[in-house]
Amino acid sequence: MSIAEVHDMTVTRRPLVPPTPPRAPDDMTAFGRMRAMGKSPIEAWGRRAYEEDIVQGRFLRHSSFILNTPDAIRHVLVDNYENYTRTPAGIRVLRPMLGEGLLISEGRAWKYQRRTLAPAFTPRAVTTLVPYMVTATDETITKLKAASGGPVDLREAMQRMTLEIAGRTMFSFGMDRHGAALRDFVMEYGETLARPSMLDLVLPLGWPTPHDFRRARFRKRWTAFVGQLMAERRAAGKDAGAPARDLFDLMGDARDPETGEAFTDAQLGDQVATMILAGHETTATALFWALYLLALDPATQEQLAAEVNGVAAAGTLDIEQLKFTRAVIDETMRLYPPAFLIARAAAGPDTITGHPVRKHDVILIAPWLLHRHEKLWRDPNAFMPQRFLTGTPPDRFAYLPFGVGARVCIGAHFALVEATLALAKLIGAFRVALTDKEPVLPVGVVTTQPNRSPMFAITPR
Ligand code: HEM
Repeated sequence: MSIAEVHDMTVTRRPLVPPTPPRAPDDMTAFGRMRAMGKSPIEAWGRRAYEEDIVQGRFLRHSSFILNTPDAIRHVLVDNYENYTRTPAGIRVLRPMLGEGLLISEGRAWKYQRRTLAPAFTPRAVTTLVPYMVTATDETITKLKAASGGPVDLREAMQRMTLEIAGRTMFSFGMDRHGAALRDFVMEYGETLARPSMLDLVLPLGWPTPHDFRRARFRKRWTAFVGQLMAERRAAGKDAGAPARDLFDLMGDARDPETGEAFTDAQLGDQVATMILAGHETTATALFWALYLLALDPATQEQLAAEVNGVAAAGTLDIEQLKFTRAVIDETMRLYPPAFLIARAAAGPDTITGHPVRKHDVILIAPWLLHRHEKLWRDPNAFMPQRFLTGTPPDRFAYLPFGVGARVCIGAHFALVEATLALAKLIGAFRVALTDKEPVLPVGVVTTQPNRSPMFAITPR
Protein backbone atom coordinates (compact mmCIF):
# COMPACT_ATOMS: atom_id res chain seq x y z
CA MET A 1 0.00 0.00 0.00
CA SER A 2 1.41 3.45 -0.88
CA ILE A 3 1.68 6.31 1.62
CA ALA A 4 -1.05 8.19 -0.30
CA GLU A 5 -3.43 5.22 -0.13
CA VAL A 6 -2.86 4.73 3.59
CA HIS A 7 -3.31 8.46 4.11
CA ASP A 8 -6.65 8.44 2.21
CA MET A 9 -7.72 5.53 4.37
CA THR A 10 -6.94 7.36 7.60
CA VAL A 11 -8.23 10.88 6.98
CA THR A 12 -11.88 9.78 6.83
CA ARG A 13 -12.00 7.63 9.98
CA ARG A 14 -12.70 8.78 13.53
CA PRO A 15 -9.50 9.41 15.48
CA LEU A 16 -8.49 7.20 18.38
CA VAL A 17 -9.22 8.53 21.85
CA PRO A 18 -6.98 6.52 24.21
CA PRO A 19 -8.14 5.76 27.77
CA THR A 20 -7.39 8.31 30.51
CA PRO A 21 -7.80 8.13 34.30
CA PRO A 22 -10.98 9.65 35.75
CA ARG A 23 -10.66 13.33 36.70
CA ALA A 24 -10.55 14.19 40.38
CA PRO A 25 -13.60 15.93 41.87
CA ASP A 26 -13.07 19.71 41.94
CA ASP A 27 -14.23 19.87 45.56
CA MET A 28 -11.58 17.43 46.88
CA THR A 29 -10.29 18.42 50.35
CA ALA A 30 -6.81 19.95 50.59
CA PHE A 31 -5.62 16.85 52.47
CA GLY A 32 -7.13 14.49 49.89
CA ARG A 33 -5.53 16.44 47.06
CA MET A 34 -2.12 16.37 48.74
CA ARG A 35 -2.37 12.61 49.21
CA ALA A 36 -3.39 12.20 45.59
CA MET A 37 -0.46 14.46 44.52
CA GLY A 38 1.95 12.16 46.37
CA LYS A 39 0.47 9.12 44.57
CA SER A 40 0.10 10.60 41.10
CA PRO A 41 -0.61 14.29 40.39
CA ILE A 42 -2.39 13.25 37.19
CA GLU A 43 -5.14 11.78 39.37
CA ALA A 44 -5.30 14.86 41.62
CA TRP A 45 -6.36 17.31 38.87
CA GLY A 46 -10.04 18.03 38.34
CA ARG A 47 -12.10 19.54 35.48
CA ARG A 48 -11.05 23.14 36.25
CA ALA A 49 -7.41 22.33 35.62
CA TYR A 50 -8.28 21.32 32.04
CA GLU A 51 -10.56 24.29 31.33
CA GLU A 52 -9.39 27.39 33.20
CA ASP A 53 -6.46 29.72 32.52
CA ILE A 54 -4.99 29.84 36.02
CA VAL A 55 -6.10 27.68 38.91
CA GLN A 56 -5.10 29.04 42.30
CA GLY A 57 -5.01 26.80 45.36
CA ARG A 58 -3.24 26.40 48.67
CA PHE A 59 -0.15 24.31 49.23
CA LEU A 60 0.43 24.22 52.99
CA ARG A 61 1.14 27.81 54.02
CA HIS A 62 1.63 29.00 50.46
CA SER A 63 -0.44 29.57 47.35
CA SER A 64 -0.11 27.32 44.35
CA PHE A 65 -0.87 28.33 40.78
CA ILE A 66 -1.48 25.99 37.85
CA LEU A 67 -0.62 28.03 34.75
CA ASN A 68 -2.48 27.20 31.55
CA THR A 69 -1.89 30.26 29.36
CA PRO A 70 1.08 30.84 27.08
CA ASP A 71 1.57 34.39 28.46
CA ALA A 72 1.81 33.25 32.07
CA ILE A 73 4.17 30.40 31.11
CA ARG A 74 6.40 32.72 29.10
CA HIS A 75 6.60 35.04 32.11
CA VAL A 76 7.76 32.27 34.48
CA LEU A 77 10.03 30.25 32.21
CA VAL A 78 11.49 33.04 30.07
CA ASP A 79 10.93 36.67 31.08
CA ASN A 80 11.50 36.32 34.84
CA TYR A 81 12.95 32.79 35.03
CA GLU A 82 15.58 33.74 37.60
CA ASN A 83 12.83 34.31 40.16
CA TYR A 84 11.63 30.69 39.86
CA THR A 85 13.71 27.81 41.20
CA ARG A 86 13.19 24.06 41.59
CA THR A 87 10.86 23.26 44.51
CA PRO A 88 12.25 21.94 47.83
CA ALA A 89 10.32 18.66 47.32
CA GLY A 90 11.78 18.27 43.81
CA ILE A 91 15.32 18.83 45.08
CA ARG A 92 14.77 16.45 48.01
CA VAL A 93 13.63 13.69 45.68
CA LEU A 94 16.13 14.18 42.86
CA ARG A 95 19.36 15.20 44.61
CA PRO A 96 20.32 11.72 45.87
CA MET A 97 20.49 10.53 42.27
CA LEU A 98 21.56 13.67 40.43
CA GLY A 99 23.84 15.31 43.02
CA GLU A 100 24.77 18.85 42.04
CA GLY A 101 24.38 18.11 38.31
CA LEU A 102 22.80 20.39 35.71
CA LEU A 103 19.17 19.46 36.32
CA ILE A 104 18.89 20.58 39.90
CA SER A 105 21.57 23.23 40.25
CA GLU A 106 20.60 26.90 40.41
CA GLY A 107 21.98 30.39 39.84
CA ARG A 108 25.66 30.80 39.00
CA ALA A 109 26.43 27.08 39.43
CA TRP A 110 23.73 26.25 36.88
CA LYS A 111 24.86 28.94 34.38
CA TYR A 112 28.43 27.69 34.51
CA GLN A 113 27.38 24.08 33.95
CA ARG A 114 24.92 24.90 31.19
CA ARG A 115 27.39 26.91 29.10
CA THR A 116 30.11 24.31 29.65
CA LEU A 117 27.88 21.40 28.61
CA ALA A 118 26.08 23.07 25.69
CA PRO A 119 28.64 22.07 22.99
CA ALA A 120 28.25 18.37 23.92
CA PHE A 121 24.56 18.47 22.91
CA THR A 122 24.57 20.40 19.65
CA PRO A 123 23.04 18.64 16.61
CA ARG A 124 26.60 18.19 15.31
CA ALA A 125 27.74 16.42 18.49
CA VAL A 126 24.59 14.27 18.53
CA THR A 127 25.28 13.16 14.94
CA THR A 128 28.53 11.54 16.12
CA LEU A 129 26.47 9.48 18.62
CA VAL A 130 23.85 8.21 16.13
CA PRO A 131 25.78 4.99 15.24
CA TYR A 132 25.44 3.88 18.90
CA MET A 133 21.69 4.47 18.72
CA VAL A 134 21.42 2.47 15.49
CA THR A 135 23.41 -0.51 16.82
CA ALA A 136 21.47 -0.72 20.08
CA THR A 137 18.12 -0.46 18.24
CA ASP A 138 19.13 -3.14 15.71
CA GLU A 139 20.18 -5.45 18.54
CA THR A 140 16.82 -4.92 20.26
CA ILE A 141 15.01 -5.78 17.02
CA THR A 142 17.04 -8.98 16.63
CA LYS A 143 16.15 -10.03 20.19
CA LEU A 144 12.49 -9.15 19.69
CA LYS A 145 12.40 -11.16 16.45
CA ALA A 146 13.63 -14.19 18.36
CA ALA A 147 10.84 -13.69 20.93
CA SER A 148 8.10 -12.87 18.42
CA GLY A 149 6.31 -16.23 18.79
CA GLY A 150 4.88 -15.29 22.21
CA PRO A 151 3.71 -12.22 24.11
CA VAL A 152 6.39 -9.54 24.57
CA ASP A 153 6.77 -6.80 27.15
CA LEU A 154 7.62 -3.80 24.98
CA ARG A 155 7.83 -1.46 27.96
CA GLU A 156 10.68 -3.46 29.39
CA ALA A 157 12.26 -3.81 25.95
CA MET A 158 12.16 0.00 25.51
CA GLN A 159 13.69 0.56 28.96
CA ARG A 160 16.50 -1.85 28.18
CA MET A 161 17.08 -0.33 24.76
CA THR A 162 17.21 3.30 25.91
CA LEU A 163 19.45 2.31 28.80
CA GLU A 164 21.74 0.59 26.33
CA ILE A 165 21.73 3.73 24.19
CA ALA A 166 22.40 5.91 27.24
CA GLY A 167 25.29 3.63 28.27
CA ARG A 168 26.87 3.41 24.83
CA THR A 169 26.52 7.08 23.97
CA MET A 170 28.02 7.91 27.38
CA PHE A 171 30.84 5.36 27.60
CA SER A 172 31.14 3.66 24.18
CA PHE A 173 30.73 0.28 25.85
CA GLY A 174 27.64 -1.91 26.00
CA MET A 175 25.63 -2.27 29.18
CA ASP A 176 25.74 -6.10 29.20
CA ARG A 177 27.70 -6.17 32.46
CA HIS A 178 26.27 -3.11 34.23
CA GLY A 179 22.80 -2.73 32.74
CA ALA A 180 21.07 -4.99 35.27
CA ALA A 181 22.61 -3.16 38.25
CA LEU A 182 21.78 0.21 36.73
CA ARG A 183 18.19 -0.86 36.13
CA ASP A 184 17.94 -2.12 39.70
CA PHE A 185 19.11 1.24 41.05
CA VAL A 186 16.57 3.10 38.92
CA MET A 187 13.70 0.74 39.82
CA GLU A 188 14.55 0.72 43.52
CA TYR A 189 14.63 4.49 43.62
CA GLY A 190 11.55 5.00 41.44
CA GLU A 191 9.39 2.60 43.40
CA THR A 192 10.07 4.05 46.83
CA LEU A 193 12.31 7.05 47.37
CA ALA A 194 11.21 9.04 44.30
CA ARG A 195 7.66 9.25 45.68
CA PRO A 196 7.48 12.18 48.09
CA SER A 197 6.00 11.29 51.47
CA MET A 198 3.79 13.74 53.34
CA LEU A 199 6.79 14.78 55.50
CA ASP A 200 8.90 15.30 52.36
CA LEU A 201 6.29 17.82 51.20
CA VAL A 202 5.80 19.51 54.56
CA LEU A 203 9.27 19.90 56.10
CA PRO A 204 11.76 22.56 54.94
CA LEU A 205 14.78 21.26 52.99
CA GLY A 206 17.23 21.50 55.90
CA TRP A 207 15.14 19.13 58.04
CA PRO A 208 15.77 15.51 57.13
CA THR A 209 12.74 13.22 56.83
CA PRO A 210 12.89 9.44 57.48
CA HIS A 211 12.98 8.96 53.70
CA ASP A 212 16.01 11.28 53.54
CA PHE A 213 18.10 8.92 55.69
CA ARG A 214 17.32 6.10 53.28
CA ARG A 215 18.04 8.42 50.37
CA ALA A 216 21.48 9.27 51.83
CA ARG A 217 22.33 5.56 52.13
CA PHE A 218 21.14 5.05 48.57
CA ARG A 219 23.32 7.93 47.33
CA LYS A 220 26.45 6.36 48.79
CA ARG A 221 25.90 3.12 46.88
CA TRP A 222 24.85 4.99 43.74
CA THR A 223 27.88 7.33 43.55
CA ALA A 224 30.20 4.36 44.11
CA PHE A 225 28.54 2.61 41.16
CA VAL A 226 28.82 5.66 38.88
CA GLY A 227 32.47 6.03 39.97
CA GLN A 228 33.12 2.43 38.94
CA LEU A 229 31.64 3.03 35.46
CA MET A 230 33.80 6.13 35.05
CA ALA A 231 36.92 4.25 36.14
CA GLU A 232 36.23 1.52 33.57
CA ARG A 233 35.73 4.10 30.85
CA ARG A 234 38.97 5.83 31.78
CA ALA A 235 40.80 2.50 31.71
CA ALA A 236 39.57 2.05 28.12
CA GLY A 237 41.53 5.29 27.42
CA LYS A 238 41.53 7.97 24.76
CA ASP A 239 44.41 9.01 22.54
CA ALA A 240 45.49 12.59 23.18
CA GLY A 241 44.03 14.85 20.51
CA ALA A 242 41.74 12.12 19.11
CA PRO A 243 38.15 13.21 18.47
CA ALA A 244 35.62 12.60 21.26
CA ARG A 245 34.15 9.12 21.07
CA ASP A 246 31.21 9.55 23.39
CA LEU A 247 29.45 11.89 25.82
CA PHE A 248 32.01 11.06 28.51
CA ASP A 249 34.79 12.41 26.26
CA LEU A 250 32.66 15.37 25.21
CA MET A 251 31.83 16.29 28.81
CA GLY A 252 35.36 15.55 30.05
CA ASP A 253 36.84 17.77 27.30
CA ALA A 254 34.30 20.52 27.99
CA ARG A 255 35.68 23.84 29.27
CA ASP A 256 33.81 26.83 30.60
CA PRO A 257 34.00 29.30 27.69
CA GLU A 258 34.40 32.16 30.18
CA THR A 259 37.03 30.78 32.57
CA GLY A 260 38.49 27.75 30.76
CA GLU A 261 37.67 25.56 33.81
CA ALA A 262 36.98 21.83 33.41
CA PHE A 263 34.59 19.80 35.60
CA THR A 264 36.05 18.22 38.72
CA ASP A 265 35.69 14.45 39.05
CA ALA A 266 32.72 14.76 41.38
CA GLN A 267 31.02 17.26 39.08
CA LEU A 268 31.60 15.02 36.08
CA GLY A 269 30.10 12.08 38.03
CA ASP A 270 26.97 14.11 38.74
CA GLN A 271 26.66 15.06 35.06
CA VAL A 272 27.09 11.42 34.02
CA ALA A 273 24.34 10.37 36.46
CA THR A 274 22.12 13.26 35.36
CA MET A 275 22.40 12.52 31.64
CA ILE A 276 21.86 8.78 32.01
CA LEU A 277 18.85 9.22 34.29
CA ALA A 278 17.27 12.27 32.66
CA GLY A 279 17.70 10.72 29.25
CA HIS A 280 16.81 7.06 29.31
CA GLU A 281 13.55 6.68 31.22
CA THR A 282 11.96 9.71 29.53
CA THR A 283 12.72 8.39 26.05
CA ALA A 284 11.67 4.84 26.98
CA THR A 285 8.37 6.24 28.21
CA ALA A 286 7.79 8.19 24.99
CA LEU A 287 8.54 5.09 22.90
CA PHE A 288 6.32 2.85 25.04
CA TRP A 289 3.32 5.19 24.66
CA ALA A 290 3.96 5.56 20.92
CA LEU A 291 3.89 1.76 20.51
CA TYR A 292 0.77 1.53 22.67
CA LEU A 293 -1.03 4.17 20.59
CA LEU A 294 0.03 2.54 17.33
CA ALA A 295 -1.21 -0.86 18.57
CA LEU A 296 -4.61 0.76 19.29
CA ASP A 297 -4.58 2.52 15.92
CA PRO A 298 -3.50 0.05 13.19
CA ALA A 299 -4.21 2.44 10.28
CA THR A 300 -1.78 5.04 11.68
CA GLN A 301 0.71 2.25 12.30
CA GLU A 302 0.47 1.21 8.62
CA GLN A 303 0.90 4.82 7.53
CA LEU A 304 4.10 5.02 9.55
CA ALA A 305 5.36 1.68 8.18
CA ALA A 306 4.68 2.89 4.63
CA GLU A 307 6.73 6.02 5.27
CA VAL A 308 9.62 3.96 6.65
CA ASN A 309 9.52 1.64 3.64
CA GLY A 310 9.58 4.57 1.26
CA VAL A 311 12.48 6.30 3.01
CA ALA A 312 14.47 3.07 3.47
CA ALA A 313 14.12 2.29 -0.25
CA ALA A 314 16.25 5.37 -0.99
CA GLY A 315 19.19 3.94 1.03
CA THR A 316 19.87 4.94 4.63
CA LEU A 317 17.06 5.91 7.01
CA ASP A 318 17.34 9.69 6.75
CA ILE A 319 15.68 11.22 9.81
CA GLU A 320 14.85 14.41 7.96
CA GLN A 321 12.62 12.36 5.65
CA LEU A 322 10.72 10.62 8.47
CA LYS A 323 8.17 13.40 8.83
CA PHE A 324 5.15 11.28 9.74
CA THR A 325 7.17 9.20 12.22
CA ARG A 326 8.30 12.43 13.88
CA ALA A 327 4.67 13.65 13.95
CA VAL A 328 3.69 10.42 15.75
CA ILE A 329 6.42 11.07 18.34
CA ASP A 330 5.29 14.71 18.72
CA GLU A 331 1.64 13.69 19.13
CA THR A 332 2.55 10.91 21.56
CA MET A 333 4.43 13.42 23.72
CA ARG A 334 1.43 15.75 23.55
CA LEU A 335 -0.90 13.07 24.93
CA TYR A 336 1.64 11.44 27.25
CA PRO A 337 4.36 14.03 27.96
CA PRO A 338 7.09 11.99 29.73
CA ALA A 339 7.75 15.02 31.98
CA PHE A 340 4.14 15.60 33.02
CA LEU A 341 4.90 18.41 35.48
CA ILE A 342 7.34 21.31 35.66
CA ALA A 343 7.24 22.77 39.16
CA ARG A 344 8.85 25.96 40.42
CA ALA A 345 9.00 27.85 43.72
CA ALA A 346 8.98 31.67 43.72
CA ALA A 347 12.25 33.05 45.13
CA GLY A 348 10.66 36.48 45.62
CA PRO A 349 7.40 38.34 45.06
CA ASP A 350 6.13 38.83 41.52
CA THR A 351 2.97 39.33 39.46
CA ILE A 352 2.01 36.71 36.88
CA THR A 353 -0.53 38.06 34.36
CA GLY A 354 -2.16 40.14 37.08
CA HIS A 355 -1.96 37.51 39.85
CA PRO A 356 0.17 38.57 42.82
CA VAL A 357 2.70 35.88 43.79
CA ARG A 358 4.56 35.76 47.11
CA LYS A 359 7.94 34.27 48.03
CA HIS A 360 7.74 30.43 48.32
CA ASP A 361 4.49 30.18 46.33
CA VAL A 362 4.43 27.12 44.12
CA ILE A 363 4.01 27.41 40.35
CA LEU A 364 2.87 24.35 38.42
CA ILE A 365 3.26 24.16 34.67
CA ALA A 366 1.94 20.77 33.71
CA PRO A 367 2.51 19.60 30.14
CA TRP A 368 -0.07 16.88 30.96
CA LEU A 369 -2.77 19.54 31.49
CA LEU A 370 -1.60 22.06 28.91
CA HIS A 371 -1.43 19.45 26.16
CA ARG A 372 -5.02 18.40 26.87
CA HIS A 373 -6.43 21.82 27.65
CA GLU A 374 -9.88 22.51 26.16
CA LYS A 375 -8.97 26.09 25.12
CA LEU A 376 -5.66 25.26 23.49
CA TRP A 377 -6.41 22.22 21.32
CA ARG A 378 -9.07 20.90 18.98
CA ASP A 379 -10.10 17.36 20.05
CA PRO A 380 -7.53 17.51 22.87
CA ASN A 381 -7.88 13.86 23.86
CA ALA A 382 -7.70 12.41 20.35
CA PHE A 383 -4.56 10.90 18.81
CA MET A 384 -4.06 12.88 15.59
CA PRO A 385 -0.42 13.03 14.43
CA GLN A 386 -1.52 15.02 11.36
CA ARG A 387 -1.96 18.08 13.58
CA PHE A 388 1.85 18.36 13.60
CA LEU A 389 2.07 18.16 9.81
CA THR A 390 -0.59 20.55 8.58
CA GLY A 391 -1.59 24.09 9.52
CA THR A 392 0.26 26.32 11.95
CA PRO A 393 2.61 24.61 14.42
CA PRO A 394 1.43 24.69 18.04
CA ASP A 395 2.36 27.65 20.24
CA ARG A 396 5.72 26.91 21.86
CA PHE A 397 4.29 27.96 25.22
CA ALA A 398 1.35 25.56 24.85
CA TYR A 399 3.27 22.49 23.68
CA LEU A 400 6.32 21.89 25.84
CA PRO A 401 7.36 18.27 26.21
CA PHE A 402 10.93 19.50 26.71
CA GLY A 403 10.09 22.63 28.70
CA VAL A 404 10.96 26.05 27.28
CA GLY A 405 13.28 28.97 28.05
CA ALA A 406 16.66 28.95 29.75
CA ARG A 407 16.11 25.55 31.38
CA VAL A 408 14.75 23.81 28.31
CA CYS A 409 15.90 20.18 28.04
CA ILE A 410 19.54 20.11 26.95
CA GLY A 411 18.97 16.62 25.50
CA ALA A 412 15.89 17.49 23.39
CA HIS A 413 17.60 17.02 20.02
CA PHE A 414 19.33 13.85 21.23
CA ALA A 415 15.97 12.45 22.41
CA LEU A 416 14.09 13.35 19.23
CA VAL A 417 16.72 11.75 17.01
CA GLU A 418 16.78 8.62 19.19
CA ALA A 419 13.00 8.27 19.45
CA THR A 420 12.28 8.95 15.75
CA LEU A 421 14.97 6.57 14.57
CA ALA A 422 14.00 3.81 17.01
CA LEU A 423 10.26 4.04 16.31
CA ALA A 424 10.87 3.98 12.54
CA LYS A 425 13.10 0.92 12.82
CA LEU A 426 10.76 -0.93 15.18
CA ILE A 427 7.60 -0.34 13.13
CA GLY A 428 9.55 -0.97 9.93
CA ALA A 429 10.45 -4.40 11.35
CA PHE A 430 7.19 -5.44 13.08
CA ARG A 431 3.47 -5.06 13.20
CA VAL A 432 2.53 -4.50 16.87
CA ALA A 433 -0.79 -5.38 18.53
CA LEU A 434 -1.98 -5.73 22.12
CA THR A 435 -2.80 -9.17 23.46
CA ASP A 436 -5.46 -7.88 25.89
CA LYS A 437 -8.05 -5.13 25.83
CA GLU A 438 -7.59 -3.83 29.41
CA PRO A 439 -6.90 -0.06 29.31
CA VAL A 440 -3.42 1.13 30.24
CA LEU A 441 -3.56 4.30 32.31
CA PRO A 442 -0.84 6.86 33.02
CA VAL A 443 0.56 7.38 36.51
CA GLY A 444 2.74 10.41 37.27
CA VAL A 445 5.85 9.25 39.16
CA VAL A 446 8.73 11.48 38.05
CA THR A 447 7.72 10.50 34.49
CA THR A 448 4.36 9.51 32.96
CA GLN A 449 4.48 5.78 33.61
CA PRO A 450 1.89 3.19 32.48
CA ASN A 451 0.01 1.65 35.42
CA ARG A 452 0.89 -1.81 34.11
CA SER A 453 3.06 -3.35 31.40
CA PRO A 454 0.67 -4.72 28.77
CA MET A 455 1.74 -7.65 26.62
CA PHE A 456 2.15 -7.11 22.91
CA ALA A 457 2.05 -9.53 19.98
CA ILE A 458 4.62 -8.61 17.36
CA THR A 459 4.67 -9.96 13.81
CA PRO A 460 7.76 -9.48 11.65
CA ARG A 461 6.87 -7.60 8.43
C1 HEM B 1 11.75 12.24 25.47
C2 HEM B 1 12.81 12.49 26.22
C3 HEM B 1 12.94 13.68 27.15
C4 HEM B 1 11.98 14.50 27.69
C5 HEM B 1 10.48 14.43 27.49
C6 HEM B 1 12.67 15.47 28.51
C7 HEM B 1 12.03 16.51 29.20
C8 HEM B 1 12.68 17.51 29.88
C9 HEM B 1 12.05 18.68 30.45
C10 HEM B 1 10.56 18.99 30.41
C11 HEM B 1 13.02 19.44 31.01
C12 HEM B 1 12.84 20.82 31.62
C13 HEM B 1 12.52 20.74 33.10
C14 HEM B 1 12.29 22.10 33.74
O1 HEM B 1 12.23 23.15 33.10
O2 HEM B 1 12.17 22.06 34.95
C15 HEM B 1 14.27 18.73 30.84
C16 HEM B 1 15.48 19.16 31.32
C17 HEM B 1 16.64 18.43 31.19
N1 HEM B 1 16.84 17.30 30.43
FE1 HEM B 1 15.45 16.33 29.37
N2 HEM B 1 14.01 15.23 28.46
C18 HEM B 1 14.22 14.15 27.63
C19 HEM B 1 15.44 13.60 27.27
C20 HEM B 1 16.65 14.01 27.76
C21 HEM B 1 17.94 13.47 27.37
C22 HEM B 1 18.14 12.40 26.30
C23 HEM B 1 18.88 14.08 28.16
C24 HEM B 1 20.38 13.90 28.17
C25 HEM B 1 21.06 13.06 27.44
C26 HEM B 1 18.18 15.03 29.01
C27 HEM B 1 18.77 15.84 29.95
C28 HEM B 1 18.14 16.90 30.58
C29 HEM B 1 18.81 17.81 31.48
C30 HEM B 1 20.27 17.72 31.92
C31 HEM B 1 17.88 18.79 31.85
C32 HEM B 1 18.10 19.98 32.77
C33 HEM B 1 18.46 21.19 31.95
C34 HEM B 1 18.70 22.43 32.79
O3 HEM B 1 18.13 22.56 33.86
O4 HEM B 1 19.48 23.28 32.33
N3 HEM B 1 16.84 14.96 28.73
N4 HEM B 1 14.04 17.57 30.13
